[in-house]
Amino acid sequence: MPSEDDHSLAARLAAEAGEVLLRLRAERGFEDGRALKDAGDSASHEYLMAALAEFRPGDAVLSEEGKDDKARLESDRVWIVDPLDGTREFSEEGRDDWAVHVALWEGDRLAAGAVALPAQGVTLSTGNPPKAAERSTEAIRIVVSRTRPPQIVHELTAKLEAAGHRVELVPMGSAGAKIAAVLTGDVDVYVHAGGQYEWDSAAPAAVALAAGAHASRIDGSPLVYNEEDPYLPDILVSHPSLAQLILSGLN
Ligand SMILES: Nc1ncnc2c1ncn2[C@@H]1O[C@H](COP(=O)(O)O)[C@@H](OP(=O)(O)O)[C@H]1O
Ligand SMILES: [Mg+2]
Repeated sequence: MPSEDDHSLAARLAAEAGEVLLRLRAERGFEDGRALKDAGDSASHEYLMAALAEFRPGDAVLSEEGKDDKARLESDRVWIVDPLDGTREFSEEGRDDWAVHVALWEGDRLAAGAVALPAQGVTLSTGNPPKAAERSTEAIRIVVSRTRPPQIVHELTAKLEAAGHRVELVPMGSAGAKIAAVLTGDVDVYVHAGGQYEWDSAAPAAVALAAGAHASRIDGSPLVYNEEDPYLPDILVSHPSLAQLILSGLN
């Protein structure tokens, strides 16, 4: 048995990769955004790959920044990592909506995961998931991509408003930062469609499920990872009390 369990390892590696990214931002500044993004993606990826090789040498890894080794399809334990989610926001001075994602898919389930939000000084993890926040009965706050809000959200908003609900759309970068905002109660719902990959959602979905939130595809079916094609284009994460309402609005 390894001395550090998978939950603790996920949280530690996400937080440590986050430190690498914070240092890089401080050292390089924001003048050359493209170079900062590339440096961030690769420094965090290298850090996580070395750490997983050291601490979980027998496990497979799927990383946004790595070559997709299909040997993962034969492995019972696959770490799914996004070394820098919200790369665009990472390169913009003052923004804190970017994240490091570390998840473990074991057999047929998300067994552990952590989302570090380095610029917010927070790491959420399955080892210590946040408690479901109380919801006020006011507006339904739906967090969406800053740059690619899906059309389906506008249709959902129209349906909810027609049913008498007040809806606020909150633009934010990074799937991890958006799902964290649902879990901390800053917003109520995250809906995305039209394109995403397994690494964008595995770690935040792991934490969301451990926290008792709703996390699924937008048709309500379960999120499944370690597929041959890691394209996983849509996701719904919501406060558990709103899941049925939102799913019926989406379908
Ligand atoms: N239509 C799309 N196709 C592919 N990836 C998408 C996408 N929309 C969002 N994503 C990815 O999902 C993450 C969150 O996006 P957003 O901030 O727009 O909500 C980003 O990850 P990366 O920053 O790791 O590339 C982004 O690239
Ligand atoms: Mg990403």
